[in-house]
Amino acid sequence: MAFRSPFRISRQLLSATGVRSVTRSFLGCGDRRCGLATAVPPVTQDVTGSKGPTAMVFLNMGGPSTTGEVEDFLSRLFADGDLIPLGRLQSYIGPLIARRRTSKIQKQYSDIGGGSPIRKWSEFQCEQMCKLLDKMSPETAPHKPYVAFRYAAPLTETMYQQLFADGFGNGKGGRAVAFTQYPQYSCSTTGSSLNELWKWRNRLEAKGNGSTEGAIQWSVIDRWPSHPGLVEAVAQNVEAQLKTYPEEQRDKVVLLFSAHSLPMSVVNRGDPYPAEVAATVHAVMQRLNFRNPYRLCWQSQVGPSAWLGAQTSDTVQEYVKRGQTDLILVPIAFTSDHIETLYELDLEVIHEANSPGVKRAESLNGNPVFIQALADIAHAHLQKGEPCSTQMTLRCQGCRSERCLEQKKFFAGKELSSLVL
Ligand SMILES: C=CC1=C(C)c2cc3[nH]c(cc4nc(cc5[nH]c(cc1n2)c(C)c5CCC(=O)O)C(CCC(=O)O)=C4C)c(C)c3C=C
Ligand code: FES
Ligand SMILES: [Fe+2]
Repeated sequence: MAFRSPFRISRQLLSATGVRSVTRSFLGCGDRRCGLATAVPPVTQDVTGSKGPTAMVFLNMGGPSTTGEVEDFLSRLFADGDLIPLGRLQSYIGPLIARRRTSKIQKQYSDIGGGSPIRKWSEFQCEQMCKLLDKMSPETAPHKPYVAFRYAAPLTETMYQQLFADGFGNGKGGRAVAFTQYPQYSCSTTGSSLNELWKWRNRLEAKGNGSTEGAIQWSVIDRWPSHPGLVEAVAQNVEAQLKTYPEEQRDKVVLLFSAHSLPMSVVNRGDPYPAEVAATVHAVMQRLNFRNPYRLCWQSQVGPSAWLGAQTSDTVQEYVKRGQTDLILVPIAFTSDHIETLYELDLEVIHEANSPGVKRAESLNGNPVFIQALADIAHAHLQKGEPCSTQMTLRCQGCRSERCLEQKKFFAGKELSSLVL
């Protein structure tokens, strides 16, 4: 089975909720939006009336660009209590697990060409999207591209310093949009990136007296699971792969949508990700007129605790065993290639199926339909002028994290209802 963990953490450790004593906002200012609601002058006043420049910041997990970066990447990943809660000992246990796992994961990156392509694709997608936005939304132009990764370069802190260097914040104000590149929201992914952004914003922009005058005005695109442009881009990739089968077989090909799994502890805490992934799948199938039978399955579980299934590798094996040898795997929760597609799906699942009818739809990568979709999503957000989606203001029913609470208060910029608290 793919990705069985060699490390041994107790179930208790893995399921520990951890992170209960995280500090509250460093600001201590009375204004919950900490300056977001105050009118701040833009970075440069434009005589044409543009409200720009606007910083467009892509948030994602990142990946090691070379095998030499794998240990640092894994250390940050296992140190993240929003992803893998290990309690008070997180900062000791995390790096230990990372070190033990490094050589196995290095080998996987070396088998896919020596590193993760996520930085290359993220920078390309963001630059292209900004070019489109400059034409679509001259009133907020120029749009400047930035990438902030959670576990690899460029890290959130680096991106923030770059914003300062480019004339945003530091007393000069300016507008920045945090645009998650996870189409479906999970507190372990987008939530973690927002917590990190909130942390650095407080560290770098809060003055000693609690004043945040001239700080960057942030808004968030926090999810876009069923945006028609995303749906269209995925559907076109499925159609392209379907065309490689003889016409008379085509409608019988089973579509297996595959998303990164979540520990059941996270699902049961109330994480929105499984429902949003299902929404994407349904929208893609609707666009494809439900011509093919399909299933959603889950990949890449790590460690000994219970994860959401059915697992992708088991699903492929079982169908092939039963004679269903025409299958298209469709990555549905990540917008570029990474080890989960290039290694786990291509080199493990498809290779082990040993059947020429088992194939994979392309990842979105530099697909122009997808990049137009990103621009459409960003344009709608800029026009709407809302700080984040209404959905982001609701915490998971099982959430006990002060960090989540404070982060949501900051980005939503309004009092949350007592139901949420
Ligand atoms: C939507 C995508 C992802 C979700 C949700 C997600 C949750 C999640 N992941 C882990 C643990 C690990 N993930 C690792 C790598 C990894 N994860 C995703 C995406 C999601 N993770 C990607 C794209 C990658 C690969 C990055 C790349 O190739 O560029 C790893 C590291 C690899 C390994 O050691 O196996 C771990 C660990 C948890 C615990 C979790 C939900 C709580
Ligand atoms: S864990 Fe989901 S809001 Fe905190
Ligand atoms: Fe993951």
